[in-house]
Amino acid sequence: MTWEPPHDGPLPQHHHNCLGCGDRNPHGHHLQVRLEGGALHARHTFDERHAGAPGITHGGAIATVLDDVFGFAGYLIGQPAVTRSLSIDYDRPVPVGAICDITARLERREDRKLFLTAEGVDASGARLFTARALFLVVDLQHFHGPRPPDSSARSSRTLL
Ligand SMILES: CCCCCCCC/C=C\CCCCCCCC(=O)SCCNC(=O)CCNC(=O)[C@H](O)C(C)(C)COP(=O)(O)OP(=O)(O)OC[C@H]1O[C@@H](n2cnc3c(N)ncnc32)[C@H](O)[C@@H]1OP(=O)(O)O
Repeated sequence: MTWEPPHDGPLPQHHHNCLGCGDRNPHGHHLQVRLEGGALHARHTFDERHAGAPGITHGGAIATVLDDVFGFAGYLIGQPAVTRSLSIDYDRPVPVGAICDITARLERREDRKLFLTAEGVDASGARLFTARALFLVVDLQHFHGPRPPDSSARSSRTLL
């Protein structure tokens, strides 16, 4: 079966409980990621739960969101891929409550290796952070490791 790259528009969440994009994770970011012209886009507003210093978004929360947006690269190639390496430059503080537009791109693929870049800007277009990631394509068996006894965290309607 050949993989048809998706058209521009919203992409499916990874799974319902995903910390980045799952719609049923009460602690999640509920990201909605779109494909636009070959790039992955997410508009996100961090809130008080994501603060580090007062009023400023925690760098770890930003890393979570970036990791998850990068994780949508799987939809570009029709194969799941996981983070091997993630590197972030934090250019400016990200205020809690401010709109943040994130764009990620698959720069190149070498066999299993996906080299990705991303940028986050504020509503005025000022750069907030940039990131690079190496994702590695895995087969579905990768996700069939040990599971908690409560399998309700898994969905019967998504890939994983
Ligand atoms: C049918 C349609 C399908 C569409 C589906 C799309 C959606 C699917 C839904 C959902 C899935 C995605 C969900 C994303 C969620 C957000 C992202 C996350 O949170 S992911 C979780 C965090 N990450 C992990 O848990 C990984 C933990 N690590 C591992 O499991 C392994 O380390 C793994 C699999 C990543 C790699 O292990 P190895 O043993 O296979 O590979 P090695 O040997 O380490 O490296 C392979 C190659 O990469 C190079 N490499 C490694 N590190 C490098 C680096 N830092 N820089 C450059 N190259 C590096 C190596 O030198 C090697 O290269 P050489 O093949 O020899 O050419």
